[in-house]
Amino acid sequence: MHEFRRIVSYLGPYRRDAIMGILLVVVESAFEMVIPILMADIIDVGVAGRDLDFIFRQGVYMAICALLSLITGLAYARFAARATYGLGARLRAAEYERVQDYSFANLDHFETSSLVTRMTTDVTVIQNALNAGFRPMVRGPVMLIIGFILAFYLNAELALVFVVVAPVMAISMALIVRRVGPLYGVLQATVDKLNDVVQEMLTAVRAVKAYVRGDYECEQFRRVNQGLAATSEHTFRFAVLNMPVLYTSMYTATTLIMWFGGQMILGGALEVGELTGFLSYVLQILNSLIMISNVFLLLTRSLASIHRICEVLDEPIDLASPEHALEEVPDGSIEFRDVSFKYRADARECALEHVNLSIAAGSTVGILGGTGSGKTTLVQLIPRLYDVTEGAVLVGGHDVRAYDLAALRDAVAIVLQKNVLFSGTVRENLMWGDGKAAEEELLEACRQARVDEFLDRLPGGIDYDLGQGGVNVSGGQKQRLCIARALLKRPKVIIFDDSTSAVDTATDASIRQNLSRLTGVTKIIIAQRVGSVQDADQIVVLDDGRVHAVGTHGELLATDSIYQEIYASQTRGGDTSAPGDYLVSDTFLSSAAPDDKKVSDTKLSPGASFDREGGAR
Ligand SMILES: Nc1ncnc2c1ncn2[C@@H]1O[C@H](COP(=O)(O)OP(=O)(O)OP(=O)(O)O)[C@@H](O)[C@H]1O
Repeated sequence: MHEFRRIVSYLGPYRRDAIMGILLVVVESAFEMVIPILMADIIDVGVAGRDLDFIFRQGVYMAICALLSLITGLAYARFAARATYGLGARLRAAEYERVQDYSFANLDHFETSSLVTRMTTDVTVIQNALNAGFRPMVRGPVMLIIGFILAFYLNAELALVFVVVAPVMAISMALIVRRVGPLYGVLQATVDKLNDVVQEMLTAVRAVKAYVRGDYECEQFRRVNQGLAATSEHTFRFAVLNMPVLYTSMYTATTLIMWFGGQMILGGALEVGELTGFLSYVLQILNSLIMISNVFLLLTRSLASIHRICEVLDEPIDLASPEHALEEVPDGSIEFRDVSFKYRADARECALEHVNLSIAAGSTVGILGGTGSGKTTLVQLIPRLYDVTEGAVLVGGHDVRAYDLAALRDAVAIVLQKNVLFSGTVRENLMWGDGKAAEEELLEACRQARVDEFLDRLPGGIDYDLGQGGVNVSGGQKQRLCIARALLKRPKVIIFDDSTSAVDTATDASIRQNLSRLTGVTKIIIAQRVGSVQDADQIVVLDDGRVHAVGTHGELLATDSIYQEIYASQTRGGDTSAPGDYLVSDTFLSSAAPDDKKVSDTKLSPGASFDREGGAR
């Protein structure tokens, strides 16, 4: 109930429409309920007394009541539609805005497909429930109360029939709702599963085709689809029981009233018109009970959706700007002070342990390490995508938690491992970096990230439509566009998380050469290829969440076993791109070159690779 009230609180400006809708249904029902009384009078007074004037007058009153009931009914429909669709729109917007405030840790709590379902299907379920249930929700109780009052007013003795029938009916209905309620929860979860499968398949449809997994996916779908059909059948088998219960009660009540009413007419205690009017109320009261039971079933179904939406809205945001936050990052210096980090408080292992690092403003730092060694985790702490579990990360001499989040993230640009472009043109995507960038600035960023190499080949150039998620460009082109976008932010720190992995080695080197000209910007490069980082001022080797070694290319080649193994594996065996790396890097690298030669002569295991468990192997 608390969650229901919470959802209703999102009506906002549509509250007025909802109230108007309720009032109009009350008025509509009241007009409708007066008609049987007028009818009873026509029969008992007008027809019995052959009073044509009276019949005509009552007829006009009946027509007015019917007309007013129709008009209020129509007006209600307009207000109710505005209120329910308005509420739906506001709920979607509230969820969407809330998700914008989520930290990466918050996002880890939800599947992307689940968030999509919660913003679409779940809102639609609530919207449909309210749309279909709004009128009966108000009309049912109103008609029930007025019906009872007028039935007692017409004939209190006959109305006693209700006193017997109504409780039997109410108890039966309560039992059905109690049984069906939890089943609706299960049904909603099954719908969710089906949505998840469909969404995942559609998102990854290219991979499904590439791996010829169509049959497997169809089987998956068939399984959840049949599960949904079975759950629906099970749920509705109980839900439809309300109809026999209601109709049995209705006909029992009608039969009893006809029987007792007939006896009373024969005994002269009741008029024919009174009985006709009374029977109308019987039908209206029983109809209102049908309405109320249906509304209960509808609302029970939407409770699961309400709960899921509240989960999104009430997810506590664990990252926020502090009060009196610093608005300016003075420079691009970075320091990790005894940093440990866990993705979840209850996780057994730390993703980073006791990391101490000092990076001077304007310097270039390479980060190497095996899969899962913590490279991405480390750099994500700099723009405060996650908060440290222990220790502190300092940027520009201040703890990142002291900055305004937007100011910090404007100063620290990160090109994520999973590059994402958005629907729209190249220009629109680039302007994410700087919404006010002039044409020349956009083109300069394109030159630095070597987007210029393919930009002219795109139809329309900078105004080429990239399609959803950048499907119209290659992986390497996408990476270069993401780099250009980050450069446009003119950050003080720029982080490349393996962001040139799909770029050929010559272009990679050319991009690095361009970046090396950016003065005053701290550059952090996570890479798999030694060639991508060997010109860095310092290289950090990570192993299993710990800093294994820090030094220049030359120092590490001389002293660090893991670095030697990676280097050897890439120059001798596995990585065919290595010769290109060294050719290009020799042209603009300084101190590393002599060491390169020295070490490439040393005997290191060919094809050595690097993994999380054992470092180099
Ligand atoms: N969102 C997450 N939730 C929980 N654990 C995570 C999450 N992201 C990463 N991890 C775990 O943290 C550890 C470090 O991961 P991280 O992505 O930092 O490694 P990495 O060195 O960047 O690997 P790669 O080279 O494959 O990108 C891994 O064990 C990984 O499984």
